Amino acid sequence: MYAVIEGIDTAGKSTQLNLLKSKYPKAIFTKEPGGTELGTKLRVMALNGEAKSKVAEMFLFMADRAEHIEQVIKPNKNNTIISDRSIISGIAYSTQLKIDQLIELNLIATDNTLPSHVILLELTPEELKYRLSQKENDSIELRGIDYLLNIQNRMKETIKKLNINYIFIDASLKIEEIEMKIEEFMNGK
Ligand SMILES: Nc1ncnc2c1ncn2[C@@H]1O[C@H](COP(=O)(O)OP(=O)(O)O)[C@@H](O)[C@H]1O
Ligand SMILES: Cc1cn([C@H]2C[C@H](O)[C@@H](COP(=O)(O)OP(=O)(O)O)O2)c(=O)[nH]c1=O
Repeated sequence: MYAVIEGIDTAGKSTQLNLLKSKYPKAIFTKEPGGTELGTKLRVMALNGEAKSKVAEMFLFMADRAEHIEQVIKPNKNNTIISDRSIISGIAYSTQLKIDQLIELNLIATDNTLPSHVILLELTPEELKYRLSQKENDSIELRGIDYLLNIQNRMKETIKKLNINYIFIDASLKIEEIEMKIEEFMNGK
């Protein structure tokens, strides 16, 4: 199983991943960007806003993704892999290009490997506003609420277009309710 937790910033991905870690002690927990040695360097460059060109920034994330697939996902294809973000974020956050074009590019990066389970935590505008007000924001999060809601829509569109097995969960539910829905989905219920 290659399961991924997706959602815009503050959707609750880390919270749920921490719970999954105790439930799946043998699973491989990984993330994009930054799941490999090269990826940790690319992550710093991408998140510090070092690239002046949006296209350059996209390729930093895509280089991270290619390395991650090769080094982490493919060698563990017979294990349970649970990843914080994936190709879905890659496509959704690259707002300068069309989704269909991005699917082609990203499938090159992943050598056509796709997640088997996508869990999308979906925020309402009100909840997003509240959660962003509670934290210090990095350069991507500082782009604002409308920007992030557009990304969230692009995530949903991408998931549907890729025709992957998915669940959309209301991120404003209680932490334990979300946890239960994720467990049911991963167990195929
Ligand atoms: N279901 C929830 N209800 C209310 N607050 C939540 C919920 N899940 C997470 N949070 C809070 O929202 C903030 C962002 O959560 P986090 O797990 O760090 O999100 P992400 O990893 O997606 O950025 C944290 O302060 C966290 O405690
Ligand atoms: C995977 C990916 C993430 N991102 C963005 C989403 C996030 O704002 C940021 C890094 O995600 P994340 O690791 O979730 O950041 P944090 O742990 O600080 O919450 O990079 C892209 O712009 N493109 C991508 O391809």
